[in-house]
This record gives sequence, C-alpha cells and structure tokens, in this order.
Amino acid sequence: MSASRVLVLNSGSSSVKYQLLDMRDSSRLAMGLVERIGEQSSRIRHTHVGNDDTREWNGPIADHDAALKAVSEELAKDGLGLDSPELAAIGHRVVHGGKTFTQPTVIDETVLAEIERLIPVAPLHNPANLTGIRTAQALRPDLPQVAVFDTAFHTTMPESAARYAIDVRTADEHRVRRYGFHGTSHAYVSRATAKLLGKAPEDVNVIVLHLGNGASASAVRGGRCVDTSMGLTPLEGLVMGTRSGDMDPAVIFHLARVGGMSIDEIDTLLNKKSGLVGLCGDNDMREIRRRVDEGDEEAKLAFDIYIHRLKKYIGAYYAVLGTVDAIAFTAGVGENAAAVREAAVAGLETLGLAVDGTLNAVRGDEPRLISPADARVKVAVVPTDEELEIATQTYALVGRY
Ligand SMILES: Nc1ncnc2c1ncn2[C@@H]1O[C@H](COP(=O)(O)OP(=O)(O)O)[C@@H](O)[C@H]1O
Ligand SMILES: CC(=O)OP(=O)(O)O
Ligand SMILES: [Mg+2]
Repeated sequence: MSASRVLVLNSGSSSVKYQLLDMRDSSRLAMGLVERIGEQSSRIRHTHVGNDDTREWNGPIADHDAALKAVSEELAKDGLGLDSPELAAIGHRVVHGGKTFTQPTVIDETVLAEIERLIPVAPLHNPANLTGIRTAQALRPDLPQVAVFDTAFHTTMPESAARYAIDVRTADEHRVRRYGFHGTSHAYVSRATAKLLGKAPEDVNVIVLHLGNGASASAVRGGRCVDTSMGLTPLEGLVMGTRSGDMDPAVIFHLARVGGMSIDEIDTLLNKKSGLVGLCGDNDMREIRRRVDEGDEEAKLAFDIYIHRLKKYIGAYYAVLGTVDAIAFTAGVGENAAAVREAAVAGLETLGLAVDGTLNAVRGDEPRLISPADARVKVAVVPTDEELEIATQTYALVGRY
C-alpha cells in the first residue's frame, strides 16, 4: 500500500493547529490545537478521531519547536506517529508567499530563504510558519514538505485591484502591492458555495466573508479572485479582533509626529491593540454580543463599527462583480455569530440580499443557505476547512512528484 496520509500544520503566532488526514477518502484521523505557546499556561487539545478520544494537557510549552515535538508525541500515543511509513507528506500553511509563489510548492532551501525574506511583510505569521517547517524537517528529513500559501489564490487579481495608487517606481522597488491572505479559505469556501448552489465554480460570482480573529473579504468571479480586502500585509481591510483594518495612512504620521510614538509602537498598536479589542477591550464576538445584550454602550459601538465596515465591503464587492450569486459567511465569527450575519445584510434588500431569521438561527457544521427561498442573491453559511484544503493541495502535488 502506498503512503496516503498527510499531516497539516497551521502555525500561528502563539498556536499550532494540526490535522492528520487519510487522503484516500479525505477523512480526519487526528486533529488538535496547541495554544498559548511561550506562556506558562500552554495547552494541547488532541483528538484521536477513530477512537472518539480527546485528551488535554496543560503546562508550559516554550516555543513552536517544543509544540511540534509535543504534537508528534500525542500522535505517537495513538499509533499515528510521524515515523509512520503511511505518511506521504507534511503540508504547511505559509501566510505570505509574495508574488513568487502562486501554487503549492515543495519546500527546499531556496523556498525557505524566500519565506524568510518575506518576514517583514508578515511579521506575526511567517516566522512561526518557518519554525514549523524546520522542526517538521528535522523530525522527518526524508518526507516532502509542502508550503501552501495564503496569498496564492489572490494572485489572479487584476493590476487595477492589486496596485496601490503610489509612485510606481517606489512601489516596484520595495514590492509594495496588495497580496491578500486567507486564500486557502477563500478558495475552499467559494468552491463549496458553488456546490451548495448546485453549480460549477466557473458559473458563479461569490463574495466570501472570512470572519475569524483575522478577517478578510474577497470577490470571486467564476472561481478566480478579482479583489480582496487585505493588502501588503494582513492589516488592511475589515475590522478584526486586534487589527484596525482600513484607515487614513496619515494616522501613522500623526501618531509619530504629534503623539511621539515610534514606528514599532504604532505597528503594535495597529496589529495587536486595535480592532475590536482596541475599541472595547474584548476581541471575542461571543463576549461582545453578551455585553451588547446587557446594554453595554462601548461594546455596542465596537459592534456597529465592525458591521459598518463589513457592509461597505459587501457593497464594494457587489459593484466590482456586477452580478452576485451568493454571499458566504465563514470562520469563527461568520459561522457562529448569527447577529453579525443579520446586521451585515440588514437594509440591503434593494440589492436582492436578505436573511431569513429562522434559518439564520439554526446552528450546524454543514454548508447551508440562510436567505429566503425566493432571494435573488443567496446568503450562505459555509464552514471553512483550511486544513483539508492544504492537505488536498499537498497530496495533489506529492502524488505528481
Ligand atoms: N459561538 C460563537 N459566537 C460568536 N463568535 C464566535 C463563536 N465562536 C467563535 N467565535 C469567534 O471566532 C473567533 C475565532 O475565529 P477563528 O476562525 O477560529 O480565528 P483564527 O483562525 O483567526 O484563530 C473568536 O475570536 C470569536 O470572536
Ligand atoms: C493572515 C491572517 O490574518 O491569518 P489569521 O487570521 O490566522 O491571523
Ligand atoms: Mg484562521
């Protein structure tokens, strides 16, 4: 029997999400999450799917290297260790691939050097991705390691959407342009939305709203991305858990000149202390909704700012696409927060958009429509599965190898 398993690693700044899949039927064998890496209170939550067994371990995990070794030990306890001959490859989420990487890529030293070169434009993400790759290589030097880039799906954007209106020579010299992120999710969800509508991806136009801790919107025409809300870095666009999204770039000059802040302080402010957490002290939408329901004005304003921005992007991408078949909500907030979906679409009936209150309140893990049966534009909740998409792309590449 040939090797048919793929381990997927999604290394974030302080967490590692992982899944082991059998690609003969795309089934999950094991999955888990290492959280709060670098703190005393780190935690691993590991599920052996076949045995329906979930284990939790709490204690300090110093860094990503230690995290991956812990993951490897958990897998070994289930007889699914990294030494298994059935493992065909390890697939890694890599956030920034610049203009270089438009496809999943087998990792070698040149690829590693390029991911490293891109650290300045993905400082929260690319370093963690690199550590994940290096540790996995040390554990299984003989296995193909594949990078699947968040930016790849967006490389089809036309220049009119990908360029900033700044001096062309300066932009080119420093590779300043809009790259976009969460691409594996936008790709997966736009295809799954077409399937939900009973159509081929080539035949539908979809606006995908990926609302997690990081959040981005994309306009997908016939399966190809034509615009997305994140830019040079994952800071542009929507209001996020801790990131500001769009604002006048002159805010930065003002904070530096008048506020006396350093560039690094402003960077931290906009990436880590802004968005929902900056507006109301909480970045978890569950907590914000609970506070809104209790009449908390600060949480209500944060919610309203979040929705206002989201609605602007729905309108903008409607105009970019001309005709829209569906809007798909996905990721932690998009899949779970019915109040966000309702508020984002409220008042857009003239665009053919509406949400059915009863359908919107239903919870579930399957893709589903929440618009009224006669709606001109369908509104959908489509759970994303970045790990499955990474595994599929990894296996497709390694199969050809
Ligand atoms: N039941 C829920 N209701 C509302 N929001 C939720 C719920 N569950 C999760 N979320 C939101 O989803 C966010 C995490 O989304 P996720 O896609 O997992 O983010 P990331 O991959 O960026 O860590 C949380 O911060 C929280 O705001
Ligand atoms: C690119 C990005 O914002 O990723 P995440 O949502 O995982 O932080
Ligand atoms: Mg995410």
